[in-house]
Amino acid sequence: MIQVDGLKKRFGAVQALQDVSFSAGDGKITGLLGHNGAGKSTTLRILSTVIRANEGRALIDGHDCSTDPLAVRRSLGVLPHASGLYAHLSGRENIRYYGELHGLRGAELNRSIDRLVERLALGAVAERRAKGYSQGERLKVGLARALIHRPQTIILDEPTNGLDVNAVRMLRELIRELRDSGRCVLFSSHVMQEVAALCDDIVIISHGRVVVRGTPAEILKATGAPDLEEAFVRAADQGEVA
Ligand SMILES: Nc1ncnc2c1ncn2[C@@H]1O[C@H](COP(=O)(O)OP(=O)(O)OP(=O)(O)O)[C@@H](O)[C@H]1O
Repeated sequence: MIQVDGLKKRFGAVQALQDVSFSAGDGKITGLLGHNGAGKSTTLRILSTVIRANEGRALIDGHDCSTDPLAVRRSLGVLPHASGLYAHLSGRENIRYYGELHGLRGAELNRSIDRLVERLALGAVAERRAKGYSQGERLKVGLARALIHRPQTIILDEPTNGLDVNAVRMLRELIRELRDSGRCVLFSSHVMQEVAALCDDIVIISHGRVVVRGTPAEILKATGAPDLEEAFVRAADQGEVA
């Protein structure tokens, strides 16, 4: 579970987050939606303990991102914006390295790697160096790496960017599987259709503020829009006015 309350973040002259509050529950897929520059990646980087907020509080499964980052990292699997794979290591070695960082060893680690290589249909790709991977291959190995320690909460930063339709389908299936096993999944996107196709809850962020949040039905009601795309446009405009 993710609980975010009053996050503010400034980079020099840029106030990237002005006021971000929302929660994302277990057994749910939550979409963080916003235009380019709205503050999605900044929010996810604070949750991933890569950067610290100037104000406000973020909790992952009850652990505070700023005071207890190690506990947060144990609970959390992250697929960052750029895959961050080590180019000179094979897919399997990349996954193994992260498993070891999480304290997995021996037969348990080997079983976990085999399970993910099979689930993600990585096949021979797992044995190749990451250098030269296609977008889809990078995504799969990145996902395996994020899931190696069976995290309760999973964060994906714009995971479908640049993927073909088969890779998007595979990703959606996996995200639903994670939700159905009781995990909390938060993913960001700037495409409303994508969020609408998958999410139980939606948080719309504009100019560093949460402008609307709720189920798709609640968002339609709150914005008075006929469909979710129009709801997104209206909500984002509202943020611009604010
Ligand atoms: N390290 C940084 N230094 C300066 N400004 C930054 C930094 N990181 C983010 N920003 C600024 O903060 C604002 C929010 O950026 P952020 O990357 O969170 O947006 P986003 O919603 O993820 O956008 P996109 O969809 O384009 O990835 C932008 O104006 C961005 O230029």
